[in-house]
Amino acid sequence: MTETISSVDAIVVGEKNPTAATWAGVSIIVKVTTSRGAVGWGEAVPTLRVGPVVEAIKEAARVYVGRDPHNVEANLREWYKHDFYMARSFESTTAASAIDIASWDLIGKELGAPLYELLGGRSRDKVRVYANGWYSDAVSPADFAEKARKVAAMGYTGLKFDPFGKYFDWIDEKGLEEARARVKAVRDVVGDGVDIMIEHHGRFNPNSAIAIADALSEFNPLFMEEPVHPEDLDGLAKYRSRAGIKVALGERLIGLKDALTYLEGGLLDFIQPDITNIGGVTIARKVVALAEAYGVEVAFHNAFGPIQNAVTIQMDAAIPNFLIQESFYDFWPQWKRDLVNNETPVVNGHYEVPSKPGIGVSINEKLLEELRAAGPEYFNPEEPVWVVRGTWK
Ligand SMILES: O=C(O)C(=O)C[C@H](O)[C@H](O)CO
Ligand SMILES: [Mg+2]
Repeated sequence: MTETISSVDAIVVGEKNPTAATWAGVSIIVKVTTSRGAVGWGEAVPTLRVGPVVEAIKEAARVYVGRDPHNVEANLREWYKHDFYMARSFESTTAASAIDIASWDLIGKELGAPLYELLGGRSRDKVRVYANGWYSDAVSPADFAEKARKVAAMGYTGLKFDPFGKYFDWIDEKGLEEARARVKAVRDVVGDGVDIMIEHHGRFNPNSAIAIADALSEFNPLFMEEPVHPEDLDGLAKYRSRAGIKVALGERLIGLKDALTYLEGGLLDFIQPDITNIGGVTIARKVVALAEAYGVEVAFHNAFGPIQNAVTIQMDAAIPNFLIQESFYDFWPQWKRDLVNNETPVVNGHYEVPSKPGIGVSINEKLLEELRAAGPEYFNPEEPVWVVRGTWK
């Protein structure tokens, strides 16, 4: 009797105090159960869309339930066929991504193999990470420097941060000087042996992004992330022709064709797909191969919860064109680490690659139930949810 998916549950978990997290105060965990009673775990994107994503997971489940979880390619194609209104719906694609991740978890567990073994084996035993989420409430250069010093002392050899305060669309001389002072303060305190990455959150017009590149290039960032608005491909091409500094982007890509657009256009130096919205492991591995063909390194986006983090580490272990891995791990609220029994700690700036079957971690289901949260993510009209808390000043 063929094993089939019998249920897909979207479980929203989060803070009782929604402002406690520096970012992403809730997680959307997806539990896939099969006709054999086996369970696989996935995760979907929570930012700004908890309600619609939960509903999208229910819609996607209507395709997946009854199908064999092993057939990840056929199942994703079947979802694409039914999704109709293009697979460019973010909600629908993150829903399918989460179920896909859980399917790969199931396959790994059934075979007794960690995912990296299904993806080509170990290319590395440890995964170098960079810290994000470490600079909550930092405003002055001294604030950034003090926090950066502590993060470097923890062993991190890469720090990403957004030094742009409340600026959006354009930045003036005052804003450039404020950003420059913050970046200088971090560079001075961490020295040249630690990589710094500048997060723009895709919020500037090309002229401002170019002015920022001119102001910050002396500090030798490893990359400038999302320098211009994500729809502005022409503006990105203009930035690429004028800024002469490496670009990383990809967290908002949905589907393989999105990635191809940026790769064949030479619009980035490093690609940052997010497994929870690019199309799960099934599509992420194709994006990695495409990037490899273009000589582009991969630095997966990884900004939400512990299931996303775990499956990302499994892919990092296997891929040939790995650059560096984003991690909020030490700056999460404790419950996110506890959900996976703290099985993926950052040790001296690296993740050790877990070798447990599937996504490599076990889930604390009792805590999952205790953390069930209802309703939308915390919304602060004075500060966009996508910034690290307390920095929109
Ligand atoms: O992690 C990233 O690169 C993101 O852009 C996601 C978040 O918006 C951010 O960094 C946290 O503020
Ligand atoms: Mg980003």
